[in-house]
Amino acid sequence: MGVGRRMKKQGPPAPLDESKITMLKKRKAGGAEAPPKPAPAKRRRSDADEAVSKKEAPKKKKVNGAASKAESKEPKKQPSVTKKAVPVPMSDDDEDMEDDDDDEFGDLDGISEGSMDSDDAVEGLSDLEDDDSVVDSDEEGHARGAMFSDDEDSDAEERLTAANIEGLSQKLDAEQQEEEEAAEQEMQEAALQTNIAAPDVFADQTQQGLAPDLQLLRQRITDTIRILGDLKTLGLPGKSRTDYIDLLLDDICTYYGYTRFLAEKLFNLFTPREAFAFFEANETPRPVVIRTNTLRTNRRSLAQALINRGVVLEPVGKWSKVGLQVFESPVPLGATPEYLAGHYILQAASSFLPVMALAPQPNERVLDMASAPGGKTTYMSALMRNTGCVVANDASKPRAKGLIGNIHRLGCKNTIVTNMDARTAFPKAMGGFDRVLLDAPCTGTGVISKDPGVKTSKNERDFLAIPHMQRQLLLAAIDSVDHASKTGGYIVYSTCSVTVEENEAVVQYVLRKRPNVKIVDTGLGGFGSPGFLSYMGKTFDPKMALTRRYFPHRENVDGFYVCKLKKTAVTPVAKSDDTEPRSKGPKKARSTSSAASTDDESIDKTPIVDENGHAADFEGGAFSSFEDPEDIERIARAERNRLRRKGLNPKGVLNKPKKSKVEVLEKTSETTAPSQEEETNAVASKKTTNEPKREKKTVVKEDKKPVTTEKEEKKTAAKGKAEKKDKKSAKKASK
Ligand SMILES: C[S@@+](CC[C@H](N)C(=O)[O-])C[C@H]1O[C@@H](n2cnc3c(N)ncnc32)[C@H](O)[C@@H]1O
Repeated sequence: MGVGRRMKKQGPPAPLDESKITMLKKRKAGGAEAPPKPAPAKRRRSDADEAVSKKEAPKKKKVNGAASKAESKEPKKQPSVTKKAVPVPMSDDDEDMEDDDDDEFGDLDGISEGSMDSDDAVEGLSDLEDDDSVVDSDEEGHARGAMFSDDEDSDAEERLTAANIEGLSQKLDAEQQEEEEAAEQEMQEAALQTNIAAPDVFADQTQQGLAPDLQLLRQRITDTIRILGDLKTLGLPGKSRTDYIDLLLDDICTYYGYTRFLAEKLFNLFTPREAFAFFEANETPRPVVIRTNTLRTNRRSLAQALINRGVVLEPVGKWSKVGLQVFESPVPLGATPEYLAGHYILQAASSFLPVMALAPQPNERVLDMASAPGGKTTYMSALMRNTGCVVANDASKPRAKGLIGNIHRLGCKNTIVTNMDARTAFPKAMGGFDRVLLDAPCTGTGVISKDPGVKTSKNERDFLAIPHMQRQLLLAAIDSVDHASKTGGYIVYSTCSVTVEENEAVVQYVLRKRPNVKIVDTGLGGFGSPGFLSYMGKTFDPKMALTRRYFPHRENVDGFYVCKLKKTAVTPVAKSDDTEPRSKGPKKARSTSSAASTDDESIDKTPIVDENGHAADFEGGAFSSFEDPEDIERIARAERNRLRRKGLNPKGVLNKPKKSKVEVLEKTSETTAPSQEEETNAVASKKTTNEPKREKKTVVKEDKKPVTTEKEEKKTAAKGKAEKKDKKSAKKASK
């Protein structure tokens, strides 16, 4: 099923170790690689392809770690190996398994699913694929030497993580630098050989109407990057940096198949050279990784069972006790007896990371706000050894079904599944959690290799509406945590997107709205890169450097972002003019004194001053709320475009008399709740049309005049009172 599909789509990936991370650079330096096809579309392999790949499998095995070891001893003796009994699923409370669990706590396991693919695929959850905001990431890095050594489960190895990752990261940095220097030197030599300062990259721009010659295009991309690296010396007179960047972006769009809008957005995150490496990496799939389900087995037994089936694999690295990188498999990974028995789950390496950062403890109460298809939920459940309680929520019913399937298959018995819009449901329905994971719906710019559709499907509007939803969700996540939790009080925010709007800007926003949280170290060591401290003239909280970014071209994992927050106090009571997440009046989910404190939680819109008193500097501009005139105009423009796309005249629709709008609302209120997408779409239109916020609650009398309900009147009176109160306290304060 899904997994099988995925395996067939790619050959054996290079190991995830250090050498792998420098692979791209080597390629670049070597320059001998055939240019990748532009914007490769997802395609299914034909049966013939599959047959060929199966035939090739044995050859490839010899190259790989675990299997190659086995083969070197007994080449071609697979049959005798397969006589071994397939491991029977262990009971959930098997003590051995729990021992293995221990390993995980200290470790940096690894994968994070920015998106949710791998496992979705395995599960054959095709019905879930309609949600294009979800993405998985794969990953892995690892030291080949450390196969399944006898002391694999030893304490020493358990505790390795942060330190090891840091060491590995430094090593990688050094190697990367070396590679860059070599590449630079090679470029300079190439320039010398051609005996020209630089080619005139503008010369051949006029081949109108002809299909682009990809090889020439690629050459021009590298030439332009080289010129941009030393514009003074290599640039043509009369041509500015902007001219070259313009040309480069055009070429990138043609070569890789991005819209100009997205290419520019991603390009701006890097230097031109690194941007090229990023776009290149998006053309290559990340390694296939599976996570051992320690509720049912341990990694050693699982590896042995799969090796016996001819699967070529090895541990993803010392940072994880549960991850296995699969190089080749003669059987679909989503249909092995081990898979069906819940011994493993296909999970991108990057998707381990948020769970490792959250580090849920046994007996805690944990919320996974956007959890389907459950890669992270089930990992949390395993880390908690099936104790305590994991509330796994997802707004999508079809996706929630897949989530339930995974929870059952993996034997998670401490998990409750809910199907609610987390923006409004938490902490109203439940609050007071020890930890909350928000693996937010996102644009998926970190997982383009899995979903090339992102290259053309994401537009300006998505980058307004999705971050808006992410902000609402993160505020709700914060309000759902018990700051007084003895063991926790943490929130982890993650996305499988690399844009600043969806990551640092969202975190910055909540820091401003919630002075009662602070950024803390993720515990993921030096693995990954620090979050941005500034971007496009905006400055972020200095602690933003503690958040982690992961990139396909740097760590060979899906693009991912992880931020860990600690809640230090109850959220201040909202002011009367609050319009944000409907999270007032949370109900107690359990009757502990600490949970009771959440009763007072609601949205606070007072300007936030952080520990350093920098608040005012952090907010504003493109990353502040949507109340700025600039944003409002952009939203309005997006709305007009949306209507035009639907074939409607924006002027006609937006200027419609209110009366008819009320009628429409009346009608729609009879239908079921809006879909998630509709709600997202509504963000822009609400702002544009300045509809009264509670218009949906109006009723239409026979004369069609909207009349407020009794409830509404009470609320208005309460609002008036609260406003008076605010004014009084403001006066007091000014005195
Ligand atoms: C990135 S995916 C989560 C992947 C999941 N954490 C995992 O590891 O398997 C984002 C999920 O958010 C869900 N979602 C989107 N909007 C939501 C909302 N308002 N409330 C709750 N879930 C939402 C989507 O249905 C999607 O399943």
